[in-house]
Amino acid sequence: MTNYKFKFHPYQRPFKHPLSTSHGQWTVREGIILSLNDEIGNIGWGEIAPIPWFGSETLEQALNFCEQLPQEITTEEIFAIPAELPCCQFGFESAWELVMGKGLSTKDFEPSKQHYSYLLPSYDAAKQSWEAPWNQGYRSFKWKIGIAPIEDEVKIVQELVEAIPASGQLRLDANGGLTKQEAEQWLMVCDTIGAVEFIEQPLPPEQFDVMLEMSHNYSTAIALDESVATLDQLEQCYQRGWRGIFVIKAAIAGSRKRLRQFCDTYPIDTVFSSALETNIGQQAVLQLAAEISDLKRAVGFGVNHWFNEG
Ligand SMILES: O=C(O)CCC(=O)c1ccccc1C(=O)O
Ligand SMILES: [Mg+2]
Repeated sequence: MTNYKFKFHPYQRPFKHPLSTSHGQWTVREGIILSLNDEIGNIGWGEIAPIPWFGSETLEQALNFCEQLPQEITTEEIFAIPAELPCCQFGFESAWELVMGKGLSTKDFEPSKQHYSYLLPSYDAAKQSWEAPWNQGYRSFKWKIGIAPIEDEVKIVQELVEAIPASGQLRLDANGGLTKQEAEQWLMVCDTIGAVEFIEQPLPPEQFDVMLEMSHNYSTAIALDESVATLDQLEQCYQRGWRGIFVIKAAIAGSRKRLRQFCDTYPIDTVFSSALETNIGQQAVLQLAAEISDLKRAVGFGVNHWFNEG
């Protein structure tokens, strides 16, 4: 039985500008980089990138888990990490696949810009910010809603849709911050203007039934994100009848092995999306996304401009 030497380092990565969502402002991304070494010198890197307000473990829980592990661990121990630590499951399995020589360890996987969705800045800064990425080849843009009064936000979306050429598409992410009335208002506006690919997580996860009903009543699609943050939740929403879009933040969802099995079994409509990981986590997600999905929808990884090195 192989033992892998295990090391880990916490990191802190400030955002260039705070990221505003309906949960408030986010200024520093914190996580853990880990490595596994085998006896013959192979190394695999992995990343643990928790977002507790999204439903994952906290950084502290992940650190406690890493600190109590022995310096050497086995494959069995990696696949026995509990589902309550989904980011740890993802980080360890990523590193394990790489040290085992699975996946694209040497040549990074990088789809072209037109397959990425570009995360626009909040508020009306979005209006000045789509053109440069457009000229780089981006065609999908994402903007956060549910932050300012709805009338102001609707006006900005109308202006954006008018400005962006017709081959572009816009995603609107409410992070669960709308009321039912506001969600219906947004869906009506989007049905009228077209050009909006989907509204992401309009209501909080508790209001699954309302979102399920809304998903049948409008032509604009709804994508679940917070509702399907972990694999347990993803499976539950599927069993309860969700056939709209599933945003998959694989770095938070949990076990890569279990996500592969789920996507092999059920032909779901997916958007693979960033949890604002470093390049190590990004490559681990993109490689998995390319393996288990058709990448029909742009991946939500047009986010590197949010960081200074980006
Ligand atoms: O999904 C994307 O396109 C960008 C990433 C993103 O919006 C995001 C990043 C970190 C945490 C939450 C979210 C989110 O989708 O709500
Ligand atoms: Mg989202």
